[in-house]
Amino acid sequence: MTALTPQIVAGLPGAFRKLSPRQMWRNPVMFIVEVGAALTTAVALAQPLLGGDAASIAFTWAIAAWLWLTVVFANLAEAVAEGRGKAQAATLRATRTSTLATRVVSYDGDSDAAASTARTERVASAELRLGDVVVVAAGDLIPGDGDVVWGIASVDESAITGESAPVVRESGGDRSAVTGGTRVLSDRIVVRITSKPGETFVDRMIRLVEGASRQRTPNEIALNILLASLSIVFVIVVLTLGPIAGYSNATPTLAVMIALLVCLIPTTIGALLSAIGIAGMDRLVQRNVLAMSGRAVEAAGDVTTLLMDKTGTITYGNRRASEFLAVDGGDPAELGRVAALASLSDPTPEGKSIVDLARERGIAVPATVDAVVVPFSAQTRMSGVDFADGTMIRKGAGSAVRAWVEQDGRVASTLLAEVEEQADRIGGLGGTPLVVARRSPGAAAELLGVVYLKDVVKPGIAERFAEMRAMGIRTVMVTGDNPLTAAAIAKEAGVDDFLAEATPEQKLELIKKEQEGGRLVAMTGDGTNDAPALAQADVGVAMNTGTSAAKEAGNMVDLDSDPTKLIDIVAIGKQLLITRGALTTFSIANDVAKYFAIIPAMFAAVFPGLGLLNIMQLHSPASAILSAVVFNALVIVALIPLALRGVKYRPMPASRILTRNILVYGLGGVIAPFIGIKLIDLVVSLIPGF
Ligand SMILES: Nc1ncnc2c1ncn2[C@@H]1O[C@H](COP(=O)(O)OP(=O)(O)OP(=O)(O)O)[C@@H](O)[C@H]1O
Ligand SMILES: [K+]
Ligand SMILES: [Mg+2]
Repeated sequence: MTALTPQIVAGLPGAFRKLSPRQMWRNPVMFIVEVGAALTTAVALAQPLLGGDAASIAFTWAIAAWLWLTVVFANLAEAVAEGRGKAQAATLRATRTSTLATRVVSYDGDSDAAASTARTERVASAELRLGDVVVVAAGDLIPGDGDVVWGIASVDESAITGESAPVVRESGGDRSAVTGGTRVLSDRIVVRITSKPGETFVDRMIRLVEGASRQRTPNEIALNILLASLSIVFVIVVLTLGPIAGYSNATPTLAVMIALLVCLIPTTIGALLSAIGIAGMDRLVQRNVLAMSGRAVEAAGDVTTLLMDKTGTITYGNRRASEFLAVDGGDPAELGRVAALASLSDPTPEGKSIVDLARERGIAVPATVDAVVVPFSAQTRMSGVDFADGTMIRKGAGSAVRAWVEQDGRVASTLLAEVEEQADRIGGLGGTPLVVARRSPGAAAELLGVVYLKDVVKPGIAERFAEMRAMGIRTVMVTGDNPLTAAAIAKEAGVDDFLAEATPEQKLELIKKEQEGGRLVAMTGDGTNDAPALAQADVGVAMNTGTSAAKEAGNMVDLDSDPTKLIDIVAIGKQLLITRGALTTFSIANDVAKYFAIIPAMFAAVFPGLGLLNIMQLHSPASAILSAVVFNALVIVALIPLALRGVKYRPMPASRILTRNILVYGLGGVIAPFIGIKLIDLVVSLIPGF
């Protein structure tokens, strides 16, 4: 509570500003309270003119004051929740400072030479348009969001991620996206701008943490409608109480009827609902996750299946060539030379690492190759070059290259078996085998051997998957890699299931299949070919290191690019749903209890039979009513910390959480008013006139 005090003080002006009926209207329950407060104030003002006695005027003013406070407290909860993002927004704004960009006027090719001779001009970063190409050198701020189209650089992204260690951004692979406002530390890159001015990642982040772009989720809207309907029922109940009591010449005053109504409608949850949602988003931001929609946060709480990429998600993702394994008694150096030739124009990390390994081994590799490049694609799972003389080289997944050489029909089956054996051995170790083959005109297709690509499973990942299992979430690894490699990594990482040799279409199909029957699916990924799946998933978490396409397609971005963050995301989603459920239970239980607490006190004089129910022995009807209104208002303040912090979540089955919360918040909600109102009544009874 003490830590909250400055935030509450800071939120007060906002709480009063929110009193404007134009804003209150969005929250039907609190709007009813505000109308009630206004009516009671009018009555209090009119009473002296109508000859009311001093005691009843004081009573009406007291009710009016506490009704206004009830509304202010509700607004305060929202203002405090919103205020938490403001400081972060200010930090982010600082990164948006305008900088000069070096825009390329004419740029042809993607070579080093082209990049250094390109004609450029200096423009303000705000003038950059979608598709512009800029050169960013060491020490420069990156002027806008984009994809690296040439070069490699280390980048300081601490302005956005808060992480001080520089990260590597390079063209070609899945680590090509750069964010405006971050700084290049070394080298030089050419970047194609992918965002419109005013719609950059940082702009979106600012709107998000400020809560400006927050839209109410379907669940929230549904709950609001339910609460509004309940309130209308109580309006009718209270209106009918008047005539009933009227028979006995004890018609309650308007102030009493309004007080009763406010006590009975679900003001607690009505006041805190929006703050709970904002606080949930905020908790994600604190964990360096940006949720682009509140709906995604809620969905995270109900996720039953998690699909993950292998490379870059479960493993570190820089698959590097570590060995050239020639077959048929061939020379590993020749295999290395051919593999490197096929990789000279392959911008993927895998391709670059093959050239690096060949050079490391002292194999002569030319600087460029004069051939038609066949780029890698996730569909073909191969890449290579076609020379003018008809010679073709391919490297790629075993099944793909095998199909390619078999078009020729003259490959010895013993050789196929030998390659397969090597590939299986590598796969068994969790590595990725790349098979290298050549076809020359007039000669039989040759299988040269296998390149061993090594990748490392991120440490601690198995423990986190075990945690997910405890939460009831099934983990499935999807990879373009072969089944043996997939099985080895799946075992090491401890996932529940895996899909190997998956094309982007199959990833999408798998998600759709999992979603049948209303199951919610989360997916984490980083690559451009993950984009359709990220878009289809209910929760699509893109890694910040990934491509712009992936970040656009998902509905969350993890700034730390840590796929196991999904555990936190799910926990925060669950916590949001549990908190909302718990406070709704508490609110309604509370209102029911108030009914029994104050109705007998109010009508005991009129219907002596009700005296039996007057177990609380409240001081007087006036004191009972005022105490109930005061309690109703104070309960909101008392629960603000819980709404912001969230109900504690421990991984356990949903049914147990439900029973536990109904017990704690339902029973607690029933008991609290009896104690609270009694205590307040003791204080109120000391005031003369009550
Ligand atoms: N540069 C490349 N050239 C040729 N073949 C490649 C290249 N990179 C990968 N491959 C082959 O294509 C297969 C699929 O690779 P890809 O990177 O598309 O997998 P993915 O679908 O992204 O799966 P993952 O979940 O492992 O990231 C790899 O297993 C490998 O055999
Ligand atoms: K209430
Ligand atoms: Mg991939």
